[in-house]
Amino acid sequence: MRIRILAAGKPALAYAKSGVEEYLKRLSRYGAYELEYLKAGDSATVSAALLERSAGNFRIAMDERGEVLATQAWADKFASLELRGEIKALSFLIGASDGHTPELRQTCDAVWSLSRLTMQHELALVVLLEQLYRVATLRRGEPYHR
Ligand SMILES: C[S@@+](CC[C@H](N)C(=O)[O-])C[C@H]1O[C@@H](n2cnc3c(N)ncnc32)[C@H](O)[C@@H]1O
Repeated sequence: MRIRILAAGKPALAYAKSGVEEYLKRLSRYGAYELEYLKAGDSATVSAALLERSAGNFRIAMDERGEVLATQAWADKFASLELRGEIKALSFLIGASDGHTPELRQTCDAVWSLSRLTMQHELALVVLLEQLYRVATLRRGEPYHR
């Protein structure tokens, strides 16, 4: 199962650029993780572009209003999605400064939160990548996740 991360706007902040680079490098040992950037813009334009680019995928909107899951629960959800053989790709959708539209949240298959805090979108991208890495190591029984 491919894992796609679709994010509005390339990171401009130095810490986010290096965090993204670091976790993508680590994730490359664990399968097909693809990070794609879309042009940043207003909420309606970005949400429409995110939905268009992720058509046919199992879509997970990343949003502070979503379901807050423990890392083990992420790993369990990944395992059960993989068992449903028809899902070829998961797409995690990160919005721009104004966030997702209500329509995007309703259209997605799931809405997950990284915490109840509202994060700047570049920080949310780094936290998402770190969690994907953590889940990958957990599923392999490696000691990164303790
Ligand atoms: C600055 S936030 C947008 C805040 C905006 N006020 C809203 O209503 O969503 C930009 C993006 O970062 C991501 N994000 C920020 N905090 C998050 C959190 N706690 N959990 C998951 N994603 C988050 C979401 O994808 C969000 O669309």
